[in-house]
Amino acid sequence: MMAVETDAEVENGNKDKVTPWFFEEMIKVELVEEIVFVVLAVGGEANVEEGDEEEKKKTEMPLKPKGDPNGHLHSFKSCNYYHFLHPAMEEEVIIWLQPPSRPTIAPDHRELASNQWKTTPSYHHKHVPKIRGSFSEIFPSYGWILEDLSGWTRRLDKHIASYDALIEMMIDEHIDHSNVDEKDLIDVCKSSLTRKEMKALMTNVFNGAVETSYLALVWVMAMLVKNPRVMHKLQAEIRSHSGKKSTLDETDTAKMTYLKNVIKETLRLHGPAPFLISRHCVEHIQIGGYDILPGTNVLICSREIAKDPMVWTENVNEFYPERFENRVVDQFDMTPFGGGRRSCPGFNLATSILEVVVANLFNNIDWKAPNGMRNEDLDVEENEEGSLLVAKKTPLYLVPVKHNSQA
Ligand code: HEM
Repeated sequence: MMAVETDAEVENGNKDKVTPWFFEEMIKVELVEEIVFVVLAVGGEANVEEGDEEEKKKTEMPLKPKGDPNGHLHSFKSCNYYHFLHPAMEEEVIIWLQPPSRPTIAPDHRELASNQWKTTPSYHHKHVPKIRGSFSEIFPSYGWILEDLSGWTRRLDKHIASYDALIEMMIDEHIDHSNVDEKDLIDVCKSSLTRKEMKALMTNVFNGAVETSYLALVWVMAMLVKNPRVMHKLQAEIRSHSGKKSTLDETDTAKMTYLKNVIKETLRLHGPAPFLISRHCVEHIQIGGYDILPGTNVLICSREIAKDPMVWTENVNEFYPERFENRVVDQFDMTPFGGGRRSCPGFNLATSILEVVVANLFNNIDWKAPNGMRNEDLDVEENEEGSLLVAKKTPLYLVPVKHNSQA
């Protein structure tokens, strides 16, 4: 393996030590993006062949650029990462995406992801601070012109302004909260953080918390109704612990092991974030025998890890919460909340909220599919469009029936 290069060395232009074809392409992309875009898009494979023989001997670079549609980031516009890349990942353990502004790979294997988190502490996010559109991703130097002309920047600014106004309003509402008994996150932070820091924190929490949590709840409910055996077993557990209580809290759910397994199984199959936030490689590392050079973005596919047949053995696609019984789940067996030092800080909060909400929703209510449909026929297809997060394709409509009442 080559000596490890630091990010600084690479950025300072000391590229002699690490300039196989891969890195050279990145430099070319910055200079003549449009031309290289075409070359990479139609003849990526040829670039591998044309690389410097000496450099090829030094590094193992099997990250084959693939033909359309595998790996063209500009095509993500109407398709989420997971559904776009899934077919390619069934064939390759590692795939190279092209032509983004920097080389990007997507390893899909548990071993690969865990190897990165365990052995490369300097492996971290180093992402573009400014939100960029797809044109900037493809043409880093000129993309902004197209984004301005197409109205993308104006629309983005408008959304950011209304988001900012919402957070400003929430902070303002907390200015005089001295008489409020129950303090929330803003109350707790306002004495120690500046307004700007509070806004940054709230933005982070909102971005990370809201959509992921509600998508997870929708998936749990949908999977339970579609699988009546699991739903009835769960309701039996919840009702055996609830006694006469009408509202359950964390002290009640702490004892509900099947409930915890139901939530884990839902996140394994339908974790709302099938790809983790991309990492930027700052050192030359090896993953699965492949050389990953500094400057490479790495997208880890959490969903593929959670369905790895080597780990989950048979029936990986079946909704079967019992698979978690008597099993110690290694932190890299499934990663719906990411991993390493940038994993989801809301993990504990999210799981406790899900447990309490699901326990209450299924304690007092029996849920049915609508319009006389059999529960088993409920559609649980994923939406393949639109976002990094994966929602249910169709809205979830269910009929609530009060427990013990006549349907
Ligand atoms: C079921 C609910 C949730 C799921 C599935 C989820 C999943 C994730 C994932 C996969 C990541 C990326 C981790 C990585 O790349 O290693 C992440 C990041 C993050 N999550 Fe969550 N999350 C959930 C709920 C929450 C909640 C409730 C909060 C806050 C209260 C939160 C706050 C964040 C923040 C701030 C980050 C960014 C961390 C960083 O960049 O260092 N999340 N989440």
